Amino acid sequence: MTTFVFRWGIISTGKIATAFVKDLLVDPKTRDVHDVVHKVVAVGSRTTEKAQEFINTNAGGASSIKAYGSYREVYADKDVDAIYIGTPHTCHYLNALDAIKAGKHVLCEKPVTSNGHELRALLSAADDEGVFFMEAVWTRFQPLCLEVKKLIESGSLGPPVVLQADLSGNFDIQKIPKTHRILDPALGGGALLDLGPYPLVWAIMALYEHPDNKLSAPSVSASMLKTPLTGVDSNTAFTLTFDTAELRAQAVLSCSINLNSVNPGVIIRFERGTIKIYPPIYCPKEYTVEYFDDEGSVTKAEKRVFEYVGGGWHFQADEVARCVRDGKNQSSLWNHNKSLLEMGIFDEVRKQGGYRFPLGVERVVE
Ligand SMILES: NC(=O)C1=CN([C@@H]2O[C@H](COP(=O)(O)OP(=O)(O)OC[C@H]3O[C@@H](n4cnc5c(N)ncnc54)[C@H](OP(=O)(O)O)[C@@H]3O)[C@@H](O)[C@H]2O)C=CC1
Ligand SMILES: O=C1OC[C@@H](O)[C@H](O)[C@H]1O
Repeated sequence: MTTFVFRWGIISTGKIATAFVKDLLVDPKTRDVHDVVHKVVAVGSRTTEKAQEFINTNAGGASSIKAYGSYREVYADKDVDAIYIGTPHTCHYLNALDAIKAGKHVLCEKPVTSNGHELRALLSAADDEGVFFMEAVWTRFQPLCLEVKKLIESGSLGPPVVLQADLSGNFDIQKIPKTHRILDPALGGGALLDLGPYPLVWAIMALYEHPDNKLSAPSVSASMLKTPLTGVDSNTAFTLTFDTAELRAQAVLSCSINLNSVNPGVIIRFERGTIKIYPPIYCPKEYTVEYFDDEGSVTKAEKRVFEYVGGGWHFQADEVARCVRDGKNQSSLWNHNKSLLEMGIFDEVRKQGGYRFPLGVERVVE
């Protein structure tokens, strides 16, 4: 088998860029992946020193990786195939646009943009340039998620009725600076944009993608509780109602930045059983499934545990490489329409919750 060598340029040097690069540098053969191999060839930061420090810390100072003191130099590097963007949410649009205009394929962290208008503009630019573009919804590519999807669609549990999912994280908001990305409205702070993608990805996988739903968009009902510290949402609850001829189901979703995660983090209730997924719901390793008899009593229960090499970000990286190798402009697992659905839902939740970003933060507004 020929191995496809895929060359990444990394934008930013924060927490998630570190985790992603660590996964890229794990030899794919140790994960039993033989068709693609990842190379990090450039790192861009707002200072060259930080870029070099990142390479020293995470890649043993490899001289094969160029350290740039700007993002633009990475976009311009002819040795780079794809750009990984790990900047705060509200930077994604401009970073991705610059990368796309330089003719690079893009994997951009979640949430892909600040709003749906920005995303539509990016997708149109990606289309014009003929490049691959994907939001880094890494959960959707993980083995547990793939197996749960098959289980749901096997029909053995009957139709889904209610999905409950929460992702919370205690960011110690009374103590961190108000300029921290989780608190700063100029960086898209708050629970919804940072944590909301995860409860939502489970709802999209289990309900939106359910064959009976025929890809119909749900209606949205939402409420936000904002912290007086900076006005961003500390707690958000949103319900999605799927009401079609063949699928009638609800997703009850929530996220908080001032609590630890609830356990189980995702519960999917069907007419004839229940699936429970245990935290962390962004890279879960364990789920249980219970099957009911006609009276609703549990007749069979199974626990499934997953193990893999690496942190779990490599699954999406492999997908990007394979899609580009195969000449695709998007992944079928997390395609452009699912990101559009996500951003449409988030826009609606913010509208109902009264959360407006400061003027100028959203780069495209209509
Ligand atoms: N998939 C996942 O598991 C996770 C995804 N994320 C997503 O990744 C993004 C970044 O999160 P995280 O890594 O935690 O954030 P960090 O604050 O740790 O890092 C963000 C990096 O972005 C760069 N940057 C560019 N402009 C700014 C700015 N105005 N303010 C601050 N930093 C800036 C900086 O790198 P430099 O100085 O080198 O340019 C900085 O180190 C978010 O969109 C978040 O939603 C976050 C955590 C986990
Ligand atoms: O994507 C994420 O997953 C883990 C969280 O801790 C982090 O804040 C978020 O950005």
